Amino acid sequence: MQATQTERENRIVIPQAEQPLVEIGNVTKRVRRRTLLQNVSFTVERGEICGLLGPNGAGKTTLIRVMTGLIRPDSGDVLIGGRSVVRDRQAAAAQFGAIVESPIFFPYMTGRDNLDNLALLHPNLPDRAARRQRVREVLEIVRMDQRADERVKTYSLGMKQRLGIAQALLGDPQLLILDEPANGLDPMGIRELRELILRLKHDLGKTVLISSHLLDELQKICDRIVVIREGERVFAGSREEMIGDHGSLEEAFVERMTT
Ligand SMILES: Nc1ncnc2c1ncn2[C@@H]1O[C@H](COP(=O)(O)OP(=O)(O)OP(=O)(O)O)[C@@H](O)[C@H]1O
Repeated sequence: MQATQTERENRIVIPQAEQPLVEIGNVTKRVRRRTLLQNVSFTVERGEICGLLGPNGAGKTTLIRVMTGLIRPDSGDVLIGGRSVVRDRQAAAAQFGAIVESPIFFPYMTGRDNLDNLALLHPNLPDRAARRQRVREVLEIVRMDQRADERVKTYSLGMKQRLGIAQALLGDPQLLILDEPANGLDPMGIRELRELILRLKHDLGKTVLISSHLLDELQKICDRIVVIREGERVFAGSREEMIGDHGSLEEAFVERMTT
């Protein structure tokens, strides 16, 4: 039997313009008897840069692994662009690109060839010409076009991280999820990363969720802050709300961790 127009429309999840891009609802994750995440909820609006912070072992990577569908929560859900990562991972995955842990590339291949290879995984890049074109675009976005034809083994850590972001951009997702992308970078690398993330927001309208221990950096780029402590969300709000009258994100963070 043919579905009516209304029935067809009802089946399609149409993200509302005002709907947050990321909705994390009561996510709980246990491993054996340990609770790694306990009822974590927060939202991220489109076009925001959201910083995820918390002390070592707080549960940030675990939450990012749940968000990217690498592990399933015991309860709760993550919606990205209205699609459930738990129930409809493929549709949700089309909405985000991620660097979780260090991106892995073949060191003896060039940056461009690595990306060409990874572009094969993207259903929206069906033919070789489309893939090559998109690879050119993402290399330009991350300012790696001049070094794209050199082998990855000759790249600095900062260049590898930028190549990782280029990989995350291949499918032109709305959201980028970056787990500690500044780890191990020198001051120039950190600055280039900061400028890139701000360009992604301002020039391309991307939404970014970034975890980091570099509070000065997060203070410079984030609109929203989420703090996790011992698996629980202890703060979610604007950068200004978080800093309050503490003067800096670092002071505000230390205060929250010690009281
Ligand atoms: N598969 C697992 N089995 C048991 N415990 C785990 C597992 N994965 C993570 N943990 C524990 O869960 C806690 C949270 O880890 P997680 O890596 O999410 O923290 P994090 O906030 O990202 O820390 P860091 O800032 O050090 O990267 C840690 O105590 C970790 O040892």
